[in-house]
Amino acid sequence: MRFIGDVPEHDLTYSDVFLVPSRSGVGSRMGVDLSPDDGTGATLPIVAANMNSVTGPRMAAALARRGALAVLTQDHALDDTIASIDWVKAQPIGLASPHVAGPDETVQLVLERVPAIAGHAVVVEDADGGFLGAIPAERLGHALADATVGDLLHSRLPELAPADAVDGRTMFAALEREGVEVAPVVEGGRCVGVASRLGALRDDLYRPALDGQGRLSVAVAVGINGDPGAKAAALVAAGADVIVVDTAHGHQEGMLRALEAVRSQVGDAVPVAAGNIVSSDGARDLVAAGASILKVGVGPGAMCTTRMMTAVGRPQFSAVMDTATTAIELGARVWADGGVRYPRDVALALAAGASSVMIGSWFAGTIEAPGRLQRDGQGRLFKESWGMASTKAVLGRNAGLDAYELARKTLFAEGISSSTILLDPQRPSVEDLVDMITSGVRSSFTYAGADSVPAFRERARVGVQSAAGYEEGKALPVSW
Ligand SMILES: NC(=O)C1=CN([C@@H]2O[C@H](COP(=O)(O)OP(=O)(O)OC[C@H]3O[C@@H](n4cnc5c(N)ncnc54)[C@H](OP(=O)(O)O)[C@@H]3O)[C@@H](O)[C@H]2O)C=CC1
Ligand SMILES: Nc1nc2c(ncn2[C@@H]2O[C@H](COP(=O)(O)O)[C@@H](O)[C@H]2O)c(=O)[nH]1
Ligand SMILES: [K+]
Repeated sequence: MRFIGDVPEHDLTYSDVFLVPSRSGVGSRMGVDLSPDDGTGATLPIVAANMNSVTGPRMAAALARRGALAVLTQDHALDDTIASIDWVKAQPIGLASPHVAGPDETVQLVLERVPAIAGHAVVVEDADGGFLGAIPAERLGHALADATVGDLLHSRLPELAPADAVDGRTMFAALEREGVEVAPVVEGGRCVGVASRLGALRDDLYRPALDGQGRLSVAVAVGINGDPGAKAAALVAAGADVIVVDTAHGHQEGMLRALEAVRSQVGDAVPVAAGNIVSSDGARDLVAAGASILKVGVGPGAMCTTRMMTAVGRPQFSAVMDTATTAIELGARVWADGGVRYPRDVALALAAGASSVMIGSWFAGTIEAPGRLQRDGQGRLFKESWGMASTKAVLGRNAGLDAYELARKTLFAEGISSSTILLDPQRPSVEDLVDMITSGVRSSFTYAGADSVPAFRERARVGVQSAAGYEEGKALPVSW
């Protein structure tokens, strides 16, 4: 990456900068390979953040199916996290994970998980996992709230066989033949996944992130306290594909000790990410202690109050640029963590040198995020989000402490405890957001004449703009 003018003397964030097109030999946006060069095996440069409101097993499976990663949080008990890894590893690759409901569940309850939007389905199973039928999600929108989903099975979706879903084109043709957008795939009396027309197109467009056994990949976070080495070893044994050692102040000696412990336990079996840091000194120390990926960003996160509470942090574009330069010299890579609100921010993070970009709050408002779907005063669907250093998260994480210690911990909260993230009715699924992000970023690459993440990092030309320049780039929803 280079600046088109003088290198600015002050630090910059995403809205301060823009990309200038340059001569390109990349003739099609489909000729771009978005795989990050971070050793994770992902094929998209997107990682869902280890936040309780963002990543659970369903988010992890949905993203890995398209080639991105998600990081399960450090806040759950080891057994629960291992159960989540097992769930991800058992999920289908070319089909969506079913939204399962019991026949006696009410429509109202199911609507907390699945919105009444076309392109999705509810699969009804008995207590033993036997398939009873499936209904299109939009059917929930005109059923009584206290009706049971079992009652709705009289107008059920047709079923497909595994042979109908061997590849995207076959699946699309089968759905067209049946005249539906979405259908369950059933084998031996059990639903093995859900086929959809959009899913069929995506199966041909994306390459899944898979482990050595051909199962979906998943990353898992550990904190720096307790016994992070033993925890990481147990998680890797359970199938975790990347370990993320995560704490607010990543450039502290507790982190260096934790990283050394993790590396001594897991060896080179998996990439180890660590953070958060924002300086090249931090990058050097964490790589020396065993990190192969650095998680970069202090304060840009949407749920984060660190900058206002402490003045600590650094504008994110410069933080990524500085740490990535050092990391790459040392053979490590950077994930740009936080502050991403538009596809342009992902492109700019990659231009600054990141291999992948971590997204939290934006993904909290999707079907796959763990929270309950709720409606606000205007009837809009939303999910709740909160910061991992908020009072809410601190209380949850430290529930075992005595009341005095707990009260003391909450004095140091550095995050928002409750925020509402709207579900975009046009893009309710994280896969819809991935489509939007990757189409923007593929286009950024061709404007720069780059067909890969390393080539884009090399070729990107960046200018600095005023607030008016940034404003000019926005679309106008109404006339002036
Ligand atoms: N990217 C960002 O800007 C930030 C992210 N977060 C996220 O919040 C989650 C919780 O992280 P964290 O609060 O580190 O919790 P952890 O449970 O990981 O504990 C952090 C440890 O570091 C010690 N510590 C020393 N200085 C600090 C400091 N300035 N801030 C926080 N801890 C410090 C704490 O001790 P003691 O409590 O006694 O001080 C504690 O032992 C993580 O997911 C983290 O990524 C949080 C803040 C900023
Ligand atoms: N200072 C805090 N930072 C937080 C908190 N919770 C999460 N985070 C960080 O934000 C990113 C995600 O950023 P987003 O803009 O995409 O939402 C996450 O990975 C953490 O690094 C918090 O409570 N305080
Ligand atoms: K912020």
